[in-house]
This record gives sequence, C-alpha cells and structure tokens, in this order.
Amino acid sequence: MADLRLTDVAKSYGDVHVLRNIDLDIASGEFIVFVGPSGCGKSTLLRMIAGLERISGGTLEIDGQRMNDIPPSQRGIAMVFQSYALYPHMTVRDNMAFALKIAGKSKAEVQAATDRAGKMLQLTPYLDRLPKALSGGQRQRVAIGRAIVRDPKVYLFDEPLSNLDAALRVATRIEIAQLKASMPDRTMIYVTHDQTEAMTLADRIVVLAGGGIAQVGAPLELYERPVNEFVAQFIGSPAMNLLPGRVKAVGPVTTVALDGGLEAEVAIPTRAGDEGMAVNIGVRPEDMRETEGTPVFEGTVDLTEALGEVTLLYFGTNAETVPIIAKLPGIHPGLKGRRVRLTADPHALHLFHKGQSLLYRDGADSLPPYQPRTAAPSGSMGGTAADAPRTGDRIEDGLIKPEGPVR
Ligand SMILES: Nc1ncnc2c1ncn2[C@@H]1O[C@H](COP(=O)(O)OP(=O)(O)OP(=O)(O)O)[C@@H](O)[C@H]1O
Repeated sequence: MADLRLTDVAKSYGDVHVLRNIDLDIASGEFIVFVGPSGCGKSTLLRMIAGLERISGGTLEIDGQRMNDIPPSQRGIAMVFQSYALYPHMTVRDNMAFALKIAGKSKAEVQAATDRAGKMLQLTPYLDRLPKALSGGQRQRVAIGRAIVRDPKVYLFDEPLSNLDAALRVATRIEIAQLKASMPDRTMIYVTHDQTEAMTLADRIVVLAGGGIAQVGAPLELYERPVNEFVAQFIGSPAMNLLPGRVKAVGPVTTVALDGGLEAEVAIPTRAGDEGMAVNIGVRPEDMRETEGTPVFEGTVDLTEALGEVTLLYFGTNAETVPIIAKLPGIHPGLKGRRVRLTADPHALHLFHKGQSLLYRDGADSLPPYQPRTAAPSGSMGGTAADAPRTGDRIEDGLIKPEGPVR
C-alpha cells in the first residue's frame, strides 16, 4: 500500500524549465499512466518519483513522508525500463536475484522470491537460462521479475513495451494487466506513447503538455469529456476533427453555423449572449456516418485506407480546407474521388471556445459525475532503480555491457 502526493513539483535543467506546478494525488493501488507529446517530461517526472532525478521545486510524498532527499533505494519503489538491461552472463534467476543479494537477503529468501516471481511471470522453465536464450518479451518479463522480487510498494514503468514487436507487445500488455490484478494494493505508474496501453491499463491517465498537467481522468472520461482541444486531439486515433464555425442559436442544444455553410446541432448548452461566438465543433472520426439527410460535413474523398474492420476516409489532404478523417465500419470500396455527406449524433459532438471545452466553462463540478469503471483492468510490473543502467554502461539488445567491473 502506498499513496503518492506531488505538490507544486517542478523540474528545470539550468534555464530550461521542463515541468512546473505539478499537483497530483495518486491513491494506493492505482494504476496511473503518464502520456503526452514527445519531450513533455513524462520520463523526467517518473525519474523524479524514482529518485533518479533531483526535484527542482515542490514536494514528493509517499505515504505522507517527504521523499525529495531520500535515496532511490529507500523509497520503496522499483522501476522497469524500456531497455530491459539484463546482465548477459547471469541466468534469469540470478538477474532477478541481483538486488536481493546486494541487500544481503538469505539464500532461502532469494530462492523463495525468485521462485514466486518466476511463477507469476511464467518464467519457471527459463530460470536457469541466460538472457540470450530468451525472446524480447521474455527478457522484459525478467526485468519485471527483478522488480517483483523486491516487493516494492510502488512500481514505475518507463515505456516497458516499446522495444517489443506488435504481437509481443499485446501479449505482454495483457500479462501486465493480469499482474496488476494479482497485486491490487500495489501502486503503479506507467509512461507510454501507446494509446492502447494507456486506455486499457490505466485507472487514470495523466495527460502532460507544455510543462504541466493538461487533464487527469479515467481513460473514457478523457475520451468523452476532454477539457480542451489538445486533450481531445491527443486521446483517440485518428485524432478528433475540428470544424470551425459560429454559434447561431443558444439553448440546451446549440446550433452552430459552420464555415462553408453547413449547420450542426450540438448537445452542449450555451446561453444568451453566446450568439456569434467563434467555436470549433469536435467530431471523432469514429462518430461520423454517411447520411442522405443534413450533413455536418460534406466533401470529396481524397484517399481511403481499408483496414478490414474499418475504412478511413481522408478529406482536404491537399486542399485549403481543414483536413478531415472519417472512420466508417466495414469495407467501402470505390469511395475515392466521390462526394460524401457525413453526419454525427449531436450527443457525440464536442464544442470548444478558444481551445477550451464549453462543457467545463462553469467548472467541471457542474458536470454530472463521470462514472468510473468498477472492474479496474489495471496491471503493472516492476523493477528497481538499482537496476538502472549506470552511466558508462552500454545497452545492446536489452543486455547491459558494463564498461567497468560488474556491480
Ligand atoms: N539532462 C538534461 N538536460 C537538459 N534537458 C533535459 C535533460 N534531460 C531531459 N531534458 C529535457 O527535458 C524534456 C523532457 O524530457 P523527457 O525525456 O522527460 O520527455 P518525455 O516526455 O519522456 O519524452 P519522450 O516521449 O520523447 O520519451 C525534454 O525537452 C528534454 O530535452
């Protein structure tokens, strides 16, 4: 059991401010995923929690205890890295046992812990193998095993699956979810670029952007109720389309006159005085469908991509109009070059003013509470800061090639 509290946490490298004003409470047993554009500071935040980076400002508490100046080994955390960084001359069991041996655990304790981790990760048949005789997925499971043997309160994962091929990634993702389910009281924080990992593993996703937190919420809450255009376009793939226009009629349902002459009804309230307000309607590609009636969008299909279960239609890719993508279920041959009329349910549409969702303009508290999922599909894995490759180590194919004597 471990809860974490970050208060006004900041990170700068000299004059470069990477993160600021990070306030975040993480409950014991939660699976938290950090996402955000490349360079937004996800790994830096994780490494500050691990103690591998100094915190420039603010406070990190674990279980109410200030951790800013506590060394990584005393924080009760373990970290799994993208480069699983195993010692090539050690067996799977010895790789997993390494930190325990350093910590002076007895032979019996080491044996019990590695047996248990091997069983949890289905590595039992491989315990006496060297890493070179394992697949990439198995190697990453050993790295996770190294975390498990230490039985940390908090597991940190830095893009653990990004070195794996697509099929292994799916399999390992599912294993992580199962692992978390088997350790409901362990807190897990996970950095990824992968939308599917974020959506399927997280109890809550933290979207980082521009050095701060853009939004924190359950995966489907971010999908259905993004606070702003950035989150709206970051969560979901392909990204949400934005159609510019002006408010024409206000009320519980807003009528928007779209640039180009079409109109759309959006089931988001506006009030007297909002008439004429410049807005963007947000419509997810998967919410669009063909219509014979009144469309919210009409255009000539520039390009199609048939993915089997869905077909992507691209509009305005080489024109002056806003590019639009629609995702239609099934196979739609022969649409390229055709004029298509598309609509969407008013309840599926979003409405933004100056980048912010109008849903939130009177404060998020005025929204009916979002129903969190009850059966948490959480999952995670582990490793320790002690497993971090040292400066000077080279990592090739996930194996540490130490420059100096082995630790
Ligand atoms: N030692 C350093 N000195 C100066 N700037 C640094 C240092 N380490 C990281 N940064 C900068 O901090 C920012 C955040 O880096 P970080 O690796 O945390 O981003 P990220 O969101 O994890 O990115 P990615 O998704 O690409 O892995 C980047 O702009 C990076 O250039």
